[in-house]
Amino acid sequence: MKVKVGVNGYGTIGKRVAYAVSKQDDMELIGVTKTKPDFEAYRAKELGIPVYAASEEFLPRFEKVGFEVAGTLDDLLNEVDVIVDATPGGMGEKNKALYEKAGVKAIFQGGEKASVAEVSFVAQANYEKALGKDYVRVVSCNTTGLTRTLNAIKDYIDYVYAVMIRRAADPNDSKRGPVNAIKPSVEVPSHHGPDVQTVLPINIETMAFVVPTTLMHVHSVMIELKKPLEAKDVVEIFENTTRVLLFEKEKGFDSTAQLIEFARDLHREWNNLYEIAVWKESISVKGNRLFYIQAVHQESDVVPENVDAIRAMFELADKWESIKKTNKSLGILK
Ligand SMILES: NC(=O)C1=CN([C@@H]2O[C@H](COP(=O)(O)OP(=O)(O)OC[C@H]3O[C@@H](n4cnc5c(N)ncnc54)[C@H](OP(=O)(O)O)[C@@H]3O)[C@@H](O)[C@H]2O)C=CC1
Ligand SMILES: O=C(OP(=O)(O)O)[C@H](O)COP(=O)(O)O
Repeated sequence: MKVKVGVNGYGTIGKRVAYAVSKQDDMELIGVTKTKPDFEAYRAKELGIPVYAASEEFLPRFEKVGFEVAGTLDDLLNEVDVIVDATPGGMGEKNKALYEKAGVKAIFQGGEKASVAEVSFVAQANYEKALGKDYVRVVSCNTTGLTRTLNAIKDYIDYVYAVMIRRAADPNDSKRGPVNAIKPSVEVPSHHGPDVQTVLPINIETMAFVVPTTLMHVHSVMIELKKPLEAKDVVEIFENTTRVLLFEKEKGFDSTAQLIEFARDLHREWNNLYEIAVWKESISVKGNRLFYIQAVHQESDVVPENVDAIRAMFELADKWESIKKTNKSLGILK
């Protein structure tokens, strides 16, 4: 059985999830929605992806330029087993009533509140919790990044303090752009700490700042340990953790710029770096405190999570079978 998948919201995350779904042999991409017939809609059509209007109210935009849509979101919902909602943050909650009415399962993204779904999800941390569920939320890109590395060392954690240095906007976003400022989230903790706790029951406090860059987020992670751990042990644990890669400054990885260049050199689609990038030299232990620095490619780290969430919701595979399958299909290095 192939699970029939629709994507509502074909933007930064939606187009990458649609691509990833099309690479799975146990899933079929039925279509995506657009609110307008812009270049992304034409490109989807060129790729053979049926394009649906995000609602009836948007149909005149398509009719005006003679862009033939396959129907509206309601029609797409009639065709699919699951809808991946990748609309702007907060919109998924409003859309949920439509999904419930159509009787389709739904995956929401990190811009939604945890309460929108039955479970908040990061595959390697809590795949089993999503088995058979109807509504799952893939947590935000930063939360996914934190959870991947913290889950690997969770047995050693007493308390985590992490500072998120967030990119101001995605590269394609000409409305928000990089701001000429450093913008703190004055709410402490930032949403990331409580969000990690929706997946992983650990003590964690987070603070966040937006800075003028579009490439990636960077996290400065400080952990009070409850039992001894050496830096070399952490290196070994991360080396054996899926979707986490170690990068060395000594090899020229000075900044997020070289990490993105690495993804370009791999000829990754959209230079996606699905893996969380930890600077190896930053992993240090001082007494009972562990420090490390990691970078998160905000446009892509949640993409494999959406694929695994679908498998869990339809009980198509167990945790490691799904993670391995998704990794292989997307060229994830380990
Ligand atoms: N970008 C990021 O770094 C990350 C984002 N997320 C989360 O993913 C979600 C989507 O974010 P992102 O992809 O960045 O957002 P984008 O703005 O890039 O894409 C959202 C898409 O939703 C579509 N849309 C707008 N209005 C409607 C509507 N009324 N009905 C249906 N679709 C609509 C737009 O389509 P159209 O182009 O047709 O107008 C747009 O392409 C959010 O919850 C966000 O928090 C999670 C991790 C990282
Ligand atoms: O999920 C993200 O960030 P977050 O983990 O800081 O909420 C994405 O980078 C989206 O962030 P945005 O809400 O600034 O577009």
